[in-house]
Amino acid sequence: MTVQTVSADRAPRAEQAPPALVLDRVSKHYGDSVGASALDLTVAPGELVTLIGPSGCGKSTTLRLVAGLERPDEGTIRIAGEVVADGRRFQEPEHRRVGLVFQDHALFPHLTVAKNVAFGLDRSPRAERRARVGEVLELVRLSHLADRYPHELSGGEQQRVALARALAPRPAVVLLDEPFSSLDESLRAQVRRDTTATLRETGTTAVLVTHDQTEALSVGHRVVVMHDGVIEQADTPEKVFEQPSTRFVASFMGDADFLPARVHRALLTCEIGIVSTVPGWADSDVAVDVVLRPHEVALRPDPDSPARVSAVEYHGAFVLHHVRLASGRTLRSWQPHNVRHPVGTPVAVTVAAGTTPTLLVDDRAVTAPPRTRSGAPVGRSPMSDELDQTFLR
Ligand SMILES: Nc1ncnc2c1ncn2[C@@H]1O[C@H](COP(=O)(O)OP(=O)(O)OP(=O)(O)O)[C@@H](O)[C@H]1O
Repeated sequence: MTVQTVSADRAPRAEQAPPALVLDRVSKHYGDSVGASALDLTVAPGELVTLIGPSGCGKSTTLRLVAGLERPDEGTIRIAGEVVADGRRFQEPEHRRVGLVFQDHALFPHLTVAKNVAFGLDRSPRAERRARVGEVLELVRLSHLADRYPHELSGGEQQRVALARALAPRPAVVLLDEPFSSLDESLRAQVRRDTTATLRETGTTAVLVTHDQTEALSVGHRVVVMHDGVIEQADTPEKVFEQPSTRFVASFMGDADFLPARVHRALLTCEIGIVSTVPGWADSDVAVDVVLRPHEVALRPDPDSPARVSAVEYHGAFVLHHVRLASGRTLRSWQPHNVRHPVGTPVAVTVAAGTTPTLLVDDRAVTAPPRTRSGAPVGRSPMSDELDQTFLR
């Protein structure tokens, strides 16, 4: 199996061409429900963006706005440099250079594979149409099934036909709405790899909606995390996971625990002791919450520790340990599959060397010490006094 990783460095660059897609302060409300609120997003040509968030956060609304299936209340949408929706203009979906791939594939049951793929090409001359159908079917490795009907195909093959149909008219952007969720687990990974490989190979710009955090992180050049109709963070997968911009992103994208902590003279301290140094915070004294992910938390049995293992979950390659601290708060820690500390074991809890944890003030990540207008440190909380008594006397 080839594992494909993508980093920001490898995201495509196309300085000359206009962005493939621009959302500029785009909003859509349905009565009291917020579908999208002042969305700002620019997608570069060839970029693959994943859109993720909890149910009802506005992912489908965003795709529908781009496709022209909804009209924005406010804001401007541009596709390949052309305004397709603003306060005055509204281009109908069939005139937008957008390809759509849905969860249920939405193939025409009475048309063969080749005719399904040709569907969006009806304005091209016949010979050209036939050549293009052949080309995209080859791209998705389905040339040998051109004369079959959708019901004669597997789920994965149907998904590839849907992708070929979306790509055939050379759209500026392909929108994929949970394209793999109807496939069973074993097929999903393969179809996902094939689809992203095809999108990359053809330099196609794509926005892919998913519910799956791992999928969002592993296939996108960029991940857009939505919550309540707003974009909470749009960043490389590494940044979204390692430097979440809000408490919501930290907890939604992977497992995260939060402990009240304090940065005092550049030392980050919390209930488990000194976590790390915080360069640049030498003259601050600030109450924060520290975000700790289970892979950053180290454990070792220690009969003198007040912390106890409270639950153990076997996940195969790794074992998740839940640890109850003296305060009653819980941290989780991934351990290798051969390490299992039974429930009740007293354990010393530390943070793995090299960890640079995210610090939150008022649920937003901070990288510099917050200050009042007069320059005084801010954010002291009752927890700071508790920590003073415990660690900093
Ligand atoms: N046609 C509609 N009429 C009224 N409210 C709507 C309509 N479409 C969406 N909404 C509301 O807008 C909000 C965003 O919905 P949307 O379908 O975009 O979310 P989503 O993130 O795609 O959710 P899911 O992951 O469950 O598909 C929700 O509160 C939803 O109830």
